Amino acid sequence: MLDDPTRKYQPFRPIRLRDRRWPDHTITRPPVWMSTDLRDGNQALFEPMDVERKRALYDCLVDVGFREIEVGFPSASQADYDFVRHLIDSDAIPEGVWIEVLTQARPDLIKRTFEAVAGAPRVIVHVYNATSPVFREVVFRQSAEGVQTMAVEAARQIRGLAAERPETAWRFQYSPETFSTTEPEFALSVVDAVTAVWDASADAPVIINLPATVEMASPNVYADQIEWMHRHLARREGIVLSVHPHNDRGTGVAAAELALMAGADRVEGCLFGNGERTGNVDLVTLALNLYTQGVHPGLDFSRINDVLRTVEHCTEIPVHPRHPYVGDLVFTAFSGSHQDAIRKGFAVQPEDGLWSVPYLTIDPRDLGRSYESVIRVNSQSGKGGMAYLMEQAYGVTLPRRLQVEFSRVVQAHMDAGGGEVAAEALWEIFEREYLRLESPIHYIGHSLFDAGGRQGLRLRIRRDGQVITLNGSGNGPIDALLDALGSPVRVRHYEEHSLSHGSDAGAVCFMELAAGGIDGDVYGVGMDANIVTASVRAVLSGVNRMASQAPAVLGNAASVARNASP
Ligand SMILES: CC(=O)SCCNC(=O)CCNC(=O)[C@H](O)C(C)(C)COP(=O)(O)OP(=O)(O)OC[C@H]1O[C@@H](n2cnc3c(N)ncnc32)[C@H](O)[C@@H]1OP(=O)(O)O
Ligand SMILES: CC(C)C(=O)C(=O)O
Repeated sequence: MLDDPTRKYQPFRPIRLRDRRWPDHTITRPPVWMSTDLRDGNQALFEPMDVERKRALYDCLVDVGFREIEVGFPSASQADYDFVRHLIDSDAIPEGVWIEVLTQARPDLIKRTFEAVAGAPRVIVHVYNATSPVFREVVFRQSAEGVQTMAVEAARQIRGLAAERPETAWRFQYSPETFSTTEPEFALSVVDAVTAVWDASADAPVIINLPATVEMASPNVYADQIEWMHRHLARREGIVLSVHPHNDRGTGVAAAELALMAGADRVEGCLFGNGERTGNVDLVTLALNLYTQGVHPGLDFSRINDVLRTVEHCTEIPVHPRHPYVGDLVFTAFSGSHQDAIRKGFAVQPEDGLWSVPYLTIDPRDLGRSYESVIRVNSQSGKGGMAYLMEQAYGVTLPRRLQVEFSRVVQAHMDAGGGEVAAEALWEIFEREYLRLESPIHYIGHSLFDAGGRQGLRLRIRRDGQVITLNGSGNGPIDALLDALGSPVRVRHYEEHSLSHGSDAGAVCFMELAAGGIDGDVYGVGMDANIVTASVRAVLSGVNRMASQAPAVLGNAASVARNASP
């Protein structure tokens, strides 16, 4: 890079609009949407779409609710011509849908364009020529008047050809390509001349599309340009004012939003921002940005993953995992404090109330996405995320202090080289730590009996390969179990709940235990169809976890010989 970039790059000179009004406006209704996926999107692919892929994307666009779809540049290639014919000949243009076709402002290409759309029910003919100084001087080698004449003559030709074909409903569209780098007065002059030829009026409006063919300035500059045109156009009431932002500076969506605030009525773009170079403006993001402000966009993305799959299949370009609303990771939190807030937000989110889950601008379910991937656990995660996964995937609600204890176990696993821990892996760690820990004491079974008005319990365990039977009595089964074990452990807290899903076991029991020689409390967990068995297992799980630090907790089970069954 240059030490002094001014030697190579000049700042964009913005339009002078001191009394701009757009900053005070908000967008309260959706624009008219025009998808150019099959034209601007298609012309930006390694390999342009074949008829099968174009048709799949076209059907998807119709399903989503687009009513204006630019289906190609039929004078440019036989493939585009054939696709337009395919739509018309196979009667694939539903009521209310307008196909749009692009042509340069050249007589032969305009003629061929009309041949391509013969017999179509509704067509928008879109003609363009570039208007900026560099195009006038370098590409067309024409004066400003010459370039304006090119547009006007094309407009005349289009009007004449359409009049000869009354069986089709026509709309006309003109784009001064490179509008955003054209002097505003000249762009206005060309557009006014074109709309005069087409006799644009409120009863017979035409579309004037003002592209940022290459995004060269910040979005506020584009908004000023659009507002200036909006306020100066001679036949504004006869114009559907359209914008066509590209995304060279990464601000295409912002440019479109500010342009709508500045007076635009219509937006052209592509799904997920496909298109030339860095893409056309992303219509999905724009539409869903509106939705999250309570404005229905008039496009339906309730099955956004299906739309994504179709677009990826047709364009053969993968959509980034962080792409707004649709990327694999955009509803995923790895970091602990985010997970904690999301989990708490979900817990209090009313089914039909205003959406207020922290960190999520939209309810993933509105887009047909699930909550499954919202919280994922790695080394950045805390107890909340793990607890959420255990609850969602296995129906196990961990008590708060167990969350803290278990998160240390999981953290140790990750520090030992683990990356992301999926729900299944988390469960595996949980099982290994709490449920399958059968050493030193291996539980075989127990039975309850009446011990002279107290609860009696007979416990059968295996210890070092020997089966041992221990008897005890108490106020209840746990008391009787501890008596049978002769263990000095104390039960600090005890919780049990039934499992809603994720396991065949009916209940899970969490036993918070304490014992001399052990720093702090230790959890044991038991699961079983029977709630007493679950609690017996929970005590033994905790005792086993404490045994290496404080062998005394094994009580009578510490000595095999004394208690071994015959
Ligand atoms: C910003 C955009 O996305 S605009 C759309 C771009 N899309 C496409 O170009 C689609 C594919 N294009 C094509 O197949 C071809 O370019 C065609 C068929 C349109 C034209 O092909 P050709 O006649 O061979 O010309 P070529 O491809 O070299 O394009 C350059 C010519 O187009 C002219 N041109 C460019 N834009 C326009 C316009 N809007 N109106 C009139 N002429 C134009 C140039 O002045 C140049 O003419 P010249 O050869 O007399 O100097
Ligand atoms: C033809 C026009 C609208 C275009 O695609 C552009 O300027 O990017």
